[in-house]
Amino acid sequence: MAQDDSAGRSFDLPEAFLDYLTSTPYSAEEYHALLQSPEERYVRIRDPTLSLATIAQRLQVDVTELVEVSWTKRFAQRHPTLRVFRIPETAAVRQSDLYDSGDVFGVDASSIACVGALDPEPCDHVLEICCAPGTKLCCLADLCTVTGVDINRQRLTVARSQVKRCKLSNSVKGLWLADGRSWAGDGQELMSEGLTPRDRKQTRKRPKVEAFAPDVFDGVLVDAECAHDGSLKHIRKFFDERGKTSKLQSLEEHMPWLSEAKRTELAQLQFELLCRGFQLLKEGGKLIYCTCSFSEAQNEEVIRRFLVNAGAGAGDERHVDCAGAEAPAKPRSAVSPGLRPPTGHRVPLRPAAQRHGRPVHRAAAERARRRGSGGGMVRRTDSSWWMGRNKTQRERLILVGTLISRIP
Ligand SMILES: C[S@@+](CC[C@H](N)C(=O)[O-])C[C@H]1O[C@@H](n2cnc3c(N)ncnc32)[C@H](O)[C@@H]1O
Repeated sequence: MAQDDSAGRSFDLPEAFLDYLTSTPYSAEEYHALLQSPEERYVRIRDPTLSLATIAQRLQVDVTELVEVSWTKRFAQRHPTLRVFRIPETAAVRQSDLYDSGDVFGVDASSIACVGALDPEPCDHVLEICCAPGTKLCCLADLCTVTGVDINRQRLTVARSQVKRCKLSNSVKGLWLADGRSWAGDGQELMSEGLTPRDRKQTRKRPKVEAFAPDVFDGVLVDAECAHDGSLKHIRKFFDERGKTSKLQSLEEHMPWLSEAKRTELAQLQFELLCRGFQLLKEGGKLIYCTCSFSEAQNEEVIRRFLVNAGAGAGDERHVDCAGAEAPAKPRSAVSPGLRPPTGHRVPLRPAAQRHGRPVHRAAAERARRRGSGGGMVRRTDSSWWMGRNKTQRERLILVGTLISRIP
């Protein structure tokens, strides 16, 4: 089984972090217990034809040490490239030929839930905003055509390497170095950078991302920048063997969102990323918003604000008209054990002219009236999902996701 180097270790949480924790559902003791829980390692096996015995042999582990993650099986049933296994720390992933061929891919199990919930069709074109270093992008590229956007060149370069390692270049239309809050097919495109003449010839066969108006993608994944307190693996890295925060400075550097002022900025960034993602979504398309933070302010509150406000700006005809949206129903103390199926819950709409109690442009209201819908609508197929397991279980919560559909 996985080596358990976290269990029993103590973590001397710094003051700034303790203060941050007050914005999450976890007390210091509970979070500390999470950090102490056994470290887990997962891989996605992309080739569905590989047997357990072959995978075990190639990763140099005993076949009994290879455990398929039960709650991701539902996604793998529909998309066989999304099989996820828990593996022991000792597994020789990088030394394996499966790694070289791109058939094995280190993941957080919960990343699969975001992709599985988006559930693209092979003919879909999906946009991932905040796509680097490419874990979910590669999952998506196994299923459909993908375009990725990220603001960090170094991370985007890693994403490009992953795409190449997995031989997915033909499914990735572009990797754009740009600000996801305002991206419109502009910025620097990294997939076509440094191509050989032969590559370039092949690239020409792929349609370029055209300069486009909104409303182009069948699906959008907004994997927003966040405080990543849900990514325990990353947090643990900042403590030394004795659990001391000798790297306190670097923890704060690495988590610039600890202070309250920065948290407000972060929530605004997340809100804007979500709004832009929604603008780029086709009618009938699906959007997943997810983070690796436990904080409600970075999840439910961003969604709540989006549902109430997004698109209601002056002159924007693509209103999200859902003034009657319910607050996410899930109380944070009742983290769901595993994914709940979409409920098909439909957000009640108000007439466009009364939207948010503000006057709206007459022409927009008239268009909305003719469509009989109060403008563009959002159907929240599930108000707020806690993806993963409750915190007492092994595959525990890391990502929170919300599925939003744009319906005509
Ligand atoms: C949680 S990580 C994304 C992980 C990635 N989706 C994956 O599955 O590998 C968040 C990413 O957001 C990016 N980011 C932060 N601000 C951004 C912005 N304004 N526009 C686009 N990307 C941004 C960061 O560079 C970082 O790579």
